Amino acid sequence: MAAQAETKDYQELRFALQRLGIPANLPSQKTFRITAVRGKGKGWKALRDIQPGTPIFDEEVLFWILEGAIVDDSFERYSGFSGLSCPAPVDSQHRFDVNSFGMGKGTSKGRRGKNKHGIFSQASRLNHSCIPNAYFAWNPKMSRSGRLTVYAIVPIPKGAEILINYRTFDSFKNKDQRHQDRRQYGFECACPACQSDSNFGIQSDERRERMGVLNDKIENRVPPTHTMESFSDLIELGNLLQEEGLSYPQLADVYHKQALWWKTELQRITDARESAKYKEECGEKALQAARKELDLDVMCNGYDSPVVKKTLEFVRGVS
Ligand SMILES: C[S@@+](CC[C@H](N)C(=O)[O-])C[C@H]1O[C@@H](n2cnc3c(N)ncnc32)[C@H](O)[C@@H]1O
Repeated sequence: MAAQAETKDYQELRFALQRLGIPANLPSQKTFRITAVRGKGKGWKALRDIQPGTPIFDEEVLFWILEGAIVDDSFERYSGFSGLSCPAPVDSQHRFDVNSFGMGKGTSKGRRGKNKHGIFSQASRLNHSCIPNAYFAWNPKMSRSGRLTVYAIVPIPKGAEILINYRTFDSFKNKDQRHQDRRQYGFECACPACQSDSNFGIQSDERRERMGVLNDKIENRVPPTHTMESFSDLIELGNLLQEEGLSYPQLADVYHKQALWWKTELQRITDARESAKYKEECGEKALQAARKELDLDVMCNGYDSPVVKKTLEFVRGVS
């Protein structure tokens, strides 16, 4: 039974890679360089056009700590750390806080479950955008074992800056709130969503506010209701995310919930006298939405990521 599931997952993954047409491994030629970026210190610039889903770079951790541990001066012995930028107040803890990446849960004895954060000397040179074109994935176990990989999530033209979102969970906040929450980084973001004097910037605030309302409605439905309204909320949220240029992880989450909606719909009508055609349609829609989630997961985390493994199980569950 387990072997059958594995074969099915393998086929699903192969189809996803075919659909996406993305390189599974790092390109042989270097795709970026770290250079001075006006007003931002250093940053990453694309050396060639980069297709979405391309693993741009991967890197081993320089060092990591468990959440809550103190970073004192002794860490300055790592030259890859002491050379990193730090806004005022300049000290080791602050330097760590503004340059570190989440690495999932730690498993050291007695401290199981605490989050790990680490320094990656080159990835720490990535600047922020509220509409990023790249995503970083920490891959603890699989083939790119113990490495952080940076993926292009939209087409990145040659010469463009490669940017990640420092705080994806802030995506439904307006520009003032985002700025406030990011103050430890000590910079004013000037991405299209943060420009108060452009149409896009003004609409962005309205869009994000509406997305926040929809997201709260979707998240806080207790008990979760299954109605046409809950379905149209999910569709509207998906459309707004795309208008805003946000794809990962927010859009993947919406596809996941759309798949669940169709699955619930199928269960709801199982005993009812609905047409066989509608039942088939529900099954197909559930699978389509789950595959869209899978495509985004593969594109942004790599085919060998534990995140993808989980989504493959989900796809199997709805098909
Ligand atoms: C993780 S570091 C990124 C690399 C850094 N620019 C450097 O020179 O090493 C974070 C710091 O980069 C700068 N930064 C990041 N994103 C920025 C942006 N969108 N605009 C201006 N500065 C930014 C801020 O000084 C922030 O504290």
